[in-house]
Amino acid sequence: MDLTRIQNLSLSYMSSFALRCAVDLDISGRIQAYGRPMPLNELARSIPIPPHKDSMLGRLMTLLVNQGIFVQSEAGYQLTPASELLQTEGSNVGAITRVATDAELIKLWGRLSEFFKESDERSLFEKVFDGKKFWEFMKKKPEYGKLLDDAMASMSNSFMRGFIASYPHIFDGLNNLVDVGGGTGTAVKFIAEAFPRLRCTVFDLPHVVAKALKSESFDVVGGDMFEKIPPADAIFLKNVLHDWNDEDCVRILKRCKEAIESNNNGGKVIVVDIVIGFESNDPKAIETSLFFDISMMGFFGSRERNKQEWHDVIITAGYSDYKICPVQLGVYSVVELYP
Ligand SMILES: C[S@@+](CC[C@H](N)C(=O)[O-])C[C@H]1O[C@@H](n2cnc3c(N)ncnc32)[C@H](O)[C@@H]1O
Ligand SMILES: C/C=C/c1ccc(O)c(OC)c1
Repeated sequence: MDLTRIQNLSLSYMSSFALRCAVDLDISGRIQAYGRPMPLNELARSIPIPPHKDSMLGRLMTLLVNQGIFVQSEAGYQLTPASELLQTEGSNVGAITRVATDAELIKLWGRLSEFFKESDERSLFEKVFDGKKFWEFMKKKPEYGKLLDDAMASMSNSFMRGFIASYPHIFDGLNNLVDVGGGTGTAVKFIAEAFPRLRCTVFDLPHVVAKALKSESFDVVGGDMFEKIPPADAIFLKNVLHDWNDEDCVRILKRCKEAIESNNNGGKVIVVDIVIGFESNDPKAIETSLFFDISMMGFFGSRERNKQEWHDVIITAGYSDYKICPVQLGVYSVVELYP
């Protein structure tokens, strides 16, 4: 029924905040630690919550079961693959939920209609946060910076295993790689460990790399990708270009081209980002891409790009050719750019 559809969409944030509550109460950790189906009263005592709220917790669990986060049998609650991911060692995917439902950051979305009517060029983020751009805000407020870095690191953690398994030959013939906008080094750590002959560097803003993982297996360089990128055979750009409008993307891609050309070893740029229309056949993938597209619009005034939009920025930046690789990983495509 149409009314049900409107009611459902109007209340969809209940899904987000129920998940947020499960993350904060570490419900999947408690079920995992219990080691067998966990009854409600055991779950309630392990948190612990006052007994008069047990039935309320039961109702929260009913919603999460309906959403496929847990399963419920006569004997109690168990994990599903989604809540197992929340529990995978080191993956910390709850960080994604935390940043996405953050009380301060969600202020943006209540002001979207106001934003549409304004004639200036500011992003929704700048409008809501006193003219501060997203990356300035993250620099000035380290607690938010950490929230974001953790969320990005957790996505890399879940993504990189599949990437390396799907593309074991992607770095063949290359001697060194720079992960531009590589955050705290999660992706580069996977690459360096899987390809020990490849000399890897994580490159990001100085205050971000200051928090990078310390490792023997890769180098750390702070700087500004709009100024100069360290020379390399391969440049890796994961979840970076969607943060920037077309003009800025072209600038970044030109700096990348200079960085590989100065090395003169037939290098390439490897972009990992959404290509709208190329998502894997996960039934939620297209909707997830569209959620990210609106997120990028609000945070940065940028976008997720379709095939034609990628073509345009790549060719405008002066690349001679590119290819969208055959395997999609969730919403992400791998695109190779050749100078
Ligand atoms: C969305 S995060 C992606 C992080 C990482 N590539 C990943 O996939 O997890 C974008 C990164 O770009 C970095 N960044 C923003 N402006 C930058 C600049 N001017 N130069 C270098 N890095 C920058 C941010 O600090 C952030 O770590
Ligand atoms: C709440 C999500 C924030 C976010 C910010 C910048 C990004 O590039 C991004 O990529 C997945 C996510």
